[in-house]
Amino acid sequence: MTIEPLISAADEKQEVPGLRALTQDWLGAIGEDPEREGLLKTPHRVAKAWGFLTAGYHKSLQEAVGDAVFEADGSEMVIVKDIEFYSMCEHHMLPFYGRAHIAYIPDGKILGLSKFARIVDLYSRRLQVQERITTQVADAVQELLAPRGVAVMMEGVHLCMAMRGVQKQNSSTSTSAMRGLFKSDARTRAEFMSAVQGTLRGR
Ligand SMILES: Nc1nc2c(ncn2[C@@H]2O[C@H](COP(=O)(O)OP(=O)(O)OP(=O)(O)O)[C@@H](O)[C@H]2O)c(=O)[nH]1
Ligand SMILES: [Zn+2]
Repeated sequence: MTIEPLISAADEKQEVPGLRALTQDWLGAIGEDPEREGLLKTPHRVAKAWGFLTAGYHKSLQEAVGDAVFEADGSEMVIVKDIEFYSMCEHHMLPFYGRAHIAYIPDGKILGLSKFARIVDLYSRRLQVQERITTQVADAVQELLAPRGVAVMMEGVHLCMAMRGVQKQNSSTSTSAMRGLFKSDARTRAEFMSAVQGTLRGR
């Protein structure tokens, strides 16, 4: 079957090549009629949505942060809290989402605050497990700033555990990655943990 182009050139930038045809097959496989009115544009929408949801594959860390690494004095802890993230689990390709908290102790270099959110998006917009995003974010901050320490904590709700499988609606998962002083010094780690404590569900 031929698939007519339904999109403008501007939209095409985001569309995953080949995903329209696969989505049509998918719709057929689950017993749907891809030709019915409500589904006609769905393959296009899905290809575009997945372009966005997996944009992290096509961006480098350098592109995500640009030139926003600055020289600065001071070695006090910086904490950016409650950065929301949305990702897709690599086991079921279902969403998981929540908040990320990032702290670091500078050693001559600081990062533009918005870039922490950009780093979280860079690694979330892929097929992932929460542990790997957490580690990748910590390693990225370490690589960019070579700070005295980095801490990342993520709290996530996994729809593959809620809407199918074990069907646990109220569970959330916390993952953390500690580098430098946050790993070696219990007080530094405790300061971070108390600043970000509380769960997604409990606030
Ligand atoms: N560690 C980790 N596990 C995850 C994450 N997202 C989903 N999972 C788990 O991946 C596992 C895959 O388990 P399998 O037994 O291979 O798959 P399944 O038969 O669909 O498992 P159930 O979900 O228990 O029905 C499940 O336990 C999921 O809860 C994640 O971010 N981190
Ligand atoms: Zn899953």
